Amino acid sequence: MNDRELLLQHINTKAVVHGEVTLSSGQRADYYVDLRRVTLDGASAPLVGRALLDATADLDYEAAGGLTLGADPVGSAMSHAAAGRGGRLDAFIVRKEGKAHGLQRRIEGPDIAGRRVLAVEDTSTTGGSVLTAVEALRAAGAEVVGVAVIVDRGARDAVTREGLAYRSVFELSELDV
Ligand SMILES: O=P(O)(O)OC[C@H]1O[C@H](OP(=O)(O)OP(=O)(O)O)[C@H](O)[C@@H]1O
Ligand SMILES: O=C(O)c1cc(=O)[nH]c(=O)[nH]1
Repeated sequence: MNDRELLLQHINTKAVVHGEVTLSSGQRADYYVDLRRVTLDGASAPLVGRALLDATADLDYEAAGGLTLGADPVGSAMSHAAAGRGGRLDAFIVRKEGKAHGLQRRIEGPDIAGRRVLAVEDTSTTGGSVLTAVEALRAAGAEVVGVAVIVDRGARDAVTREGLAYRSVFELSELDV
């Protein structure tokens, strides 16, 4: 079984939760994909990193990250996976709001100004969260080459409308939801 096939098994057994939930956008749904149970799982996280590197192999970027919190372990997993393959990829975290003390940075990690970056998410439904990250990255002087998610829950049109490449490891239809 390859990384992608194995990751799908992990998502279906660990992350898919049935039951009524309110989503980030305020929409109601009768299932949830709690990918934190995968991205923070010691056996699954390496698969996440490698599967996302594979899904974005046609894109050229030097750093990956997104809006905290769901995106945080995704960027880190990709960075570790890249190192495991003998490469180099920085990670970053976009705060939901800038902070008023310390260095007052909205984007944490190595500087991304003037660099090619990939905005990532665990899952994207309306695209609102990842596009908030894209806006912050552009304001900080980064060149956003695209968006990548583990599971696409419907954000493809919203992201591509912004002129961004969009890659997802899985479509919702592939999951046991
Ligand atoms: O495409 P969207 O409609 O924006 O929905 C997807 C977002 O929802 C979840 O995060 P959540 O807002 O629950 O916040 P968290 O990462 O801080 O837990 C998920 O991690 C995405 O960031
Ligand atoms: O839209 C969301 O908020 C959302 C959906 C989902 O399946 N998983 C998640 O973490 N967030």
